Amino acid sequence: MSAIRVTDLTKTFGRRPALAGLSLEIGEGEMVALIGASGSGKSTLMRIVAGLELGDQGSRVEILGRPMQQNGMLGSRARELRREIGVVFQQFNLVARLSVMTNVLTGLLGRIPRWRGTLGLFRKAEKDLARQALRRVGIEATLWQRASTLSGGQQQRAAIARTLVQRSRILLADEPIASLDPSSARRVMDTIAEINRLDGITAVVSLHQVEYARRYCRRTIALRDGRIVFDGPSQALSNAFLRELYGTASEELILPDGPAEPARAERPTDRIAAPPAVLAST
Ligand SMILES: Nc1ncnc2c1ncn2[C@@H]1O[C@H](COP(=O)(O)OP(=O)(O)OP(=O)(O)O)[C@@H](O)[C@H]1O
Repeated sequence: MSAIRVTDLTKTFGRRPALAGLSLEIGEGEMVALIGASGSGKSTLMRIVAGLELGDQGSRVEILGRPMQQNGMLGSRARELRREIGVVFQQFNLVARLSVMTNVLTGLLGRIPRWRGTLGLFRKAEKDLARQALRRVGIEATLWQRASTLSGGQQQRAAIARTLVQRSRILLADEPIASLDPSSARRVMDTIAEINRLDGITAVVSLHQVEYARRYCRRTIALRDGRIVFDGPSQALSNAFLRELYGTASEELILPDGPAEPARAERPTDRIAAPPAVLAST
């Protein structure tokens, strides 16, 4: 079954199409990079897939085989489906004044009675779950710290821990490493890759720099002006090919000191078969 199926997705803000008739399918357990220059539509696509925004008439989004939205309206089971999707944004979206523990426990809010969530009445088993999730992402020691005292990379990992507590089957990470230094960025990508590999959680990660896509994701979907211009093995994305796809805008996708050609992927145990390359006409 596909985790995400998007068909003829169009989204227009005012007169300008942010997404222009885009279709894609992502299988359960895949880890896919979404790349594209600024304004190419990555965040809009992520928000629509997460059910946080509506596509236009004629668009359809299915999550785990069930309709999340169609023709600009949410499906009847959208609320339930949203629970299956954990979202991590560039700007961490933690509540700064609350403890890391409480932030992670908010991942349970869709799954427990509203009154308990509102009053912050979490059970011991739930707190144990949050602690376990923080251990998984390597920051258990920060449990009782205020979220605002964490580094950017730690905050991002706390946001990932929250999606683990939520028990979502799909993780959408929208530029999760854009504000981080290279070593924190690697740690966050390692964490996402690990939960993808060990828990089978489908991960879609939007990235500004193709180097991380080559390194962590077998498959990359590249957007330009709201259309898919490449969908295939990340290893095919050499710098020369990126220049072909994006022209001068390719500069923002290439690390200045990165290699010109893709290095071998670092994930020897990746069990997801690479999809066939599809080059859309540009
Ligand atoms: N709420 C909105 N209102 C109006 N226009 C919007 C809105 N959200 C996005 N857009 C426009 O849609 C297009 C795609 O934006 P989007 O944020 O999805 O791109 P992106 O690839 O995520 O860019 P970046 O890498 O800079 O975050 C842009 O032209 C943007 O200005």
